[in-house]
Formats: sequence, structure tokens, C-alpha cells
Amino acid sequence: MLKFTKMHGLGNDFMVIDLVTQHVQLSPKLIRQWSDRHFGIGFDQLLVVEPPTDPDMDFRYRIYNADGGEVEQCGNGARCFARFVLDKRLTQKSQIRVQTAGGPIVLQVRADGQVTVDMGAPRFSPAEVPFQAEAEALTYALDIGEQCLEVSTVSMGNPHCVTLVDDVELYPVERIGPLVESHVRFPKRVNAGFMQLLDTHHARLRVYERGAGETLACGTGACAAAVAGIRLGHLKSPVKIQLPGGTLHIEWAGPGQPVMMTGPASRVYEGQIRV
Ligand SMILES: N[C@@H](CCC[C@H](N)C(=O)O)C(=O)O
Repeated sequence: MLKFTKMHGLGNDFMVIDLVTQHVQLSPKLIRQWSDRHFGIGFDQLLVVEPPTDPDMDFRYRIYNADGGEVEQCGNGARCFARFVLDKRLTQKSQIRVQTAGGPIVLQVRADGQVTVDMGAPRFSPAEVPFQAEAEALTYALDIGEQCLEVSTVSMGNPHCVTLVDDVELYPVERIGPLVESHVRFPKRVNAGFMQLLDTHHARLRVYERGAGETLACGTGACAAAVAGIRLGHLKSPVKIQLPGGTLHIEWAGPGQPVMMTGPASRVYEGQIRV
């Protein structure tokens, strides 16, 4: 029997497993079975806690989308990761340094229970996103067949494409999201964010996530949207990003500086599954 914890960050939900004290052979097929909302446990991402391979880090954090693919980063998951390792007494540190495939991040659980994550510095060069473009620019014209979108691309460890829209509730995210997610100019596919500006410190966002579909919240998506809005001169730090599942607070001092994300992390239940 494999023990797991079901958690969520603003409704972006996770199965979290401790592979410091347990062992399981993961496969894309097994992850797809577990993620199924009718025949499995149901989640947007599987989060795995492992011992670090880098001695400067406290843990290694691995992330798998509902489609079974391993990805580089997950912001809402990072906050749940912090709660999980403290609740399971895998650490007693107040600042937790975590190794991810998208680069190191630092987690801090605050006295009010909210978690602040230093997500590292965003990257913009097309090669780092990755995105096919001749040169780096603030926006790019992305031809999706039926229309051309003006998009910003950002790597938060994982790839993001942010489009400004007039009304995010009315915007057809379910139709346009998949066209952006699997656009040929994103060789690793992309998380497609659609942002409506409200004022200089406040925006609404919906994200069609790579490998998971539209979720109630995307932490790295909120960071990427805030960063894109600041770079374009529409937003100023700190920024509140309002997602369908709730609000995240994002701070960014500018190029080369880390993005700080603050929000909640909730435990739903403890479970075990036969493997
Ligand atoms: N929900 C996450 C992002 C999860 C990974 C993403 N779908 C990807 O493929 O990069 C978040 O909160 O950041």
C-alpha cells in the first residue's frame, strides 16, 4: 500500500507522495490511472517528495501532469510541498530549499499559514522558454489559424504564454487554450494564460495548463502573467492575480530578480492505494 495525501492550492489539486520513506515504480500509465477523476484518485498534478541529489538542497521535488508527463515546475504544488514536508515532519526548517527540474526554489511557511515561494528569476530568451522566434521581444504575433494573438512568453522554470484579453470570463479558453498549448512554435508545448487587467496592481487570469487542461489556479501561470504585465508597463509590483480558485500575491522587482509568490496550501485527506 502506498500512502498519499490529497492537497490543493486554490483548487489546483494534487496527489502528494513521500518517496523519502516509501518506494514505488512510477510510469506515465500509472499516473494517468491515478489522475482519472472517475476511475482514480483525481488530480491535476502528482507531486513527489524525494531526497535531494544536490547536497545544498533539502529535498528534490518532482512534478507530473495528469497526462503522465514529467514537468519542470509547479507553483501551487510548491506551497503544498512545504506544508506536506512540515506536516509529515520530514523537516523542521522554516526555510526549505528545494531542487526542481526548473531550478532551485525556496519555500517559507508564514505564521498565518500562507506559504511564500521564491520561484527564482523569470527567463525570456526564446531558447530558454523554449519558443521559436528569431530574436527576443516583449510580444510576439502567434498565428493560431483562425486569428493572430499578441503574446508574451516567459519561463518560470516551465514554459508560459500570456495573452491579454478584455473579459477573461467570456473568453473561449476551452477552445483557444488547446491551440496555444500545442502550437508548433512551442517545442515542449506551453501553459496558456489569458489575463484581464483590472488596475495597475490587480488582474484576472485563467490558465489552460499543458498536460492538465484548464485548472482552477496555476501558480507559475500567475507569476508569468504578473511578470509579463509588469514588463509591458501595465502592472506594478506587488500584483494580486485573481484566478477562478482564489487570489495569489506576486512580487517582482524586475529583470534578474526572483519572483515571490504567496498563497494558501490545503490538505484534503490522507489516503492509501494498492500498487
Ligand atoms: N499548476 C501548476 C503548473 C503545473 C505544471 C504545468 N501544467 C506544466 O506543464 O508546466 C502551477 O501551479 O504552477
